[in-house]
Amino acid sequence: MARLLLGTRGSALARTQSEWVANVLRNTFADLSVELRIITTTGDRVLDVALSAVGDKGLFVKELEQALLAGDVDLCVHSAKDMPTATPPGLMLSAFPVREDPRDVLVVRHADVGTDLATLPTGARIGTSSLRRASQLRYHRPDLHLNDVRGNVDTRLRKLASDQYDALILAAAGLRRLGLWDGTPGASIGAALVYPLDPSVMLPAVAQGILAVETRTDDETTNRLVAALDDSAARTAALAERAFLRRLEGGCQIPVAAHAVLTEAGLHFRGMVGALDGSTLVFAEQVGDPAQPEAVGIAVAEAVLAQGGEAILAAIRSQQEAQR
Ligand SMILES: NCc1[nH]cc(CCC(=O)O)c1CC(=O)O
Repeated sequence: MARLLLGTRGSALARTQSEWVANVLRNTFADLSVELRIITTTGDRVLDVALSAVGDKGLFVKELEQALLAGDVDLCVHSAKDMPTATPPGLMLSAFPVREDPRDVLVVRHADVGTDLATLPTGARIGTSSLRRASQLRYHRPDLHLNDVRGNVDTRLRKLASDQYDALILAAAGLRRLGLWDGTPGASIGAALVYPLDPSVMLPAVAQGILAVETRTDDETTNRLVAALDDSAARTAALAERAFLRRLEGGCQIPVAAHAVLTEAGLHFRGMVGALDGSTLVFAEQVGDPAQPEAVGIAVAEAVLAQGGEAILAAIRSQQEAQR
């Protein structure tokens, strides 16, 4: 009987996602045993600093990849949006399971706070640590007070309940996977209420709602098994959105967002780069060939750069350089 060791972070969300993947494998292969191994990452340890200040996305990933390369585990399950766009030599993203709701949600502290960005009270205090969310919030509502919020989903909701914020912006996928939200607009979590944000108002993070299963490239046995998890629509979106990000980032923390959807007409891709202060958001949109997802992502990235994205990125680079 084959046995797989699955490496995961220890947060409730990471364990829930990993348990879901393990169960799909167990249900697909009757005599397969899948066991979880919890691995603590730097991102889990450094909780007192803004994420954008501690370093790059690798924070939640590096220790998992080391365990994989060392042969301590056979596969790792990540939130694809936390993954750097470069995968280390010897490793591959071997499966992208079916996508959960890609949207962000507004979680308000109580019913009087509002139901969307437009109805939030003047000067409301919003918890978010994401440059992408901050840029789009500032564009729509320059009056809002944005405050950093770190920690896992439970911690963030506790800080909201204790009146440190009037509202949070969170990923719908995290709440759905944790069983905290059923997708109904206005559903409650304790006294708090959850309202989905339309992607036209808050374009999601690259690969938001998608899981990435990572394995060793040469591990044919595991790769054959995890292929059963792959969803072609999720894979197409993940490859397109990650190619978009790869073309733009250049080692900088930037407000960037993207959403790719398969439609009858083709792969509909919308991408954005925003100024840190929300003064400008540059969007581009294309319908491309779903068989060439990375080409679609790159083409939209180039359109964003040409239409003002390049100037935004240059300003961010010189600002971040000055801080070093
Ligand atoms: N940044 C942390 C993170 N990484 C993945 C998710 C949610 C699940 C997902 O997007 O797949 C979250 C929480 C959040 O942004 O609210």
